[in-house]
Amino acid sequence: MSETNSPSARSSAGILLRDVSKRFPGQDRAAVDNLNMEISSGDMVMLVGPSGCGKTTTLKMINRLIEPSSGQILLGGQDISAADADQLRRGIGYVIQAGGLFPHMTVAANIGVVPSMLGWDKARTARRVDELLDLVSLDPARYRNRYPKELSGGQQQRVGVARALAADPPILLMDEPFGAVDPITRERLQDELLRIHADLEKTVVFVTHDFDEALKLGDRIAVFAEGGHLVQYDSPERILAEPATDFVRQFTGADAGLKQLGLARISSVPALPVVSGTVEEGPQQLLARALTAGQQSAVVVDGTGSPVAWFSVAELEKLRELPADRQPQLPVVGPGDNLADALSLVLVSSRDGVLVTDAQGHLQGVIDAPLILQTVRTRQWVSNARQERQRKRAPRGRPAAAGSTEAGQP
Ligand SMILES: Nc1ncnc2c1ncn2[C@@H]1O[C@H](COP(=O)(O)OP(=O)(O)OP(=O)(O)O)[C@@H](O)[C@H]1O
Repeated sequence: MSETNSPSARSSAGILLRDVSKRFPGQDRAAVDNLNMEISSGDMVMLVGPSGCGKTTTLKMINRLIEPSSGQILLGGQDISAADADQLRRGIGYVIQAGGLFPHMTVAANIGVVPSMLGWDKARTARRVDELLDLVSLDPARYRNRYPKELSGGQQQRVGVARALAADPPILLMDEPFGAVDPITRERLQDELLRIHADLEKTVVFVTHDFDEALKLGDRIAVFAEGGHLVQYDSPERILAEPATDFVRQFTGADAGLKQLGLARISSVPALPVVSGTVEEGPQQLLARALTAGQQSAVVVDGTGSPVAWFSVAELEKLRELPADRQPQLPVVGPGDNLADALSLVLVSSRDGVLVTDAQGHLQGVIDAPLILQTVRTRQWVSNARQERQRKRAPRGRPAAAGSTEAGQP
C-alpha cells in the first residue's frame, strides 16, 4: 500500500496524519476512519474518491477548520492541536471552489487580507499583490482594482490562488479549486499551478473529483473509499499500474494503460541509438555504416544535428543522393512530448518508431513501438508533472532523471 516515507517528509512543511478519525455528532459512520498518511515537504498530493468519502474533512482537519475526534496531525513535526488555530491558518494557504473571494473587496484587498493581518505596511502589501498577480498571469494594472464580480470564473480562481500564496505559506490546501470552470480554463489553471508549484515548491494538498486532474498534477494520489478509508496512497504511475484493490481499478478506469502512455514523458525513456549522417556523406556510405552497426535504417541530419530524413536500408540502396530538405511527415518527438504522442505518430507514419530530439531539436535516437510497450509494461517512466519538478529541484549540472542517451554518430 503506502510507499516508504522519505526523510524529507520530516522537514519543515511535511504533514503527518497519525490514526486520525472524525466522527460528526449524530452520524453512524465515521467521516474519516483511522487515517495514516505522510505528505513529504514540497509534494503535491491529490485526494480523490467518491462524494462523501471524507476528502474535505481531511483537508479541513489540517488547518483546524474541523477538529479530529481522535489521532494526531503534525506539521513539520509539531502537533497542530497545540498551536494557536489562527496563527496556524496564517501559515497555510487555503483555496476553495470559485476562489471564495470577498465580494465587497477589490482584488488587491482580497489578496492583501493575510499580509494586513500580519501587519505588513501598505507599500509592501501593494508590491506583493502585484507580484502575485503577475505570478497567476493577471496584469496588475488591469485587475488590482476590480471587484470579484468583474472577473471571469477562471480569473476569480487565479485571484484565489494568489490570495492563498500572499504570505508565502509553506503549505497550500486546495479544495476542488478548479471544479467550477470550463474544461479549457481548467487545463490552463492546472498548467499554471504546475508551473507555480515547480517554482515555489509548496507542499500542496488538493481535493478533486477528477481522476485525470489527479494524474496530471499529483506527485502522489490518495484514493479514499466510502466511510473515510484510505485505500491506496501512491504515485500516479503505481496507482495506474498496480491498483491496490478492485475499487481503485474501477476508479482508474478501463483505459488505465492508455492513461499511462499519456503521462509518460519521452525524456524519461532512454532512446535507442540510430546511425545518422549529413547530406554530404551520400547514401552509400550511410548505408554501409548502418549495415555495420546492424541497423535497419539511418537518419540524415542537417549541419546542426537536426533530423531531415529517415530511410530504411532498402530505400538507401536505391538512392543516388541524400535529400537536403526535410521530409514531410517525418515522425519526430521532443522531450516535452509523451508516449501517447509517440505511439500516435507511429500509427500514422510508415515507420515503426519515432525520432527523438532534445529541446534544441538535435537528434538523440529512436523510440520504437516495442520500446513504448516495454516502457509502460515495466513502468520505466516518470510522469510529466513529477519529472518537471524533479528537474527543477535537481542541483545545477546534474540531470534529475534518465534522458535519451546515445544518438548515432555521423
Ligand atoms: N458538519 C458536518 N456534520 C455532519 N456530517 C458531516 C459534516 N461535514 C461532513 N459530514 C459528513 O461527513 C462525510 C464526509 O464529508 P466530506 O465533505 O469530507 O466528503 P467529501 O469526500 O469531501 O465529499 P464531496 O466530494 O462530495 O465534497 C459525509 O458523509 C458528510 O455527510
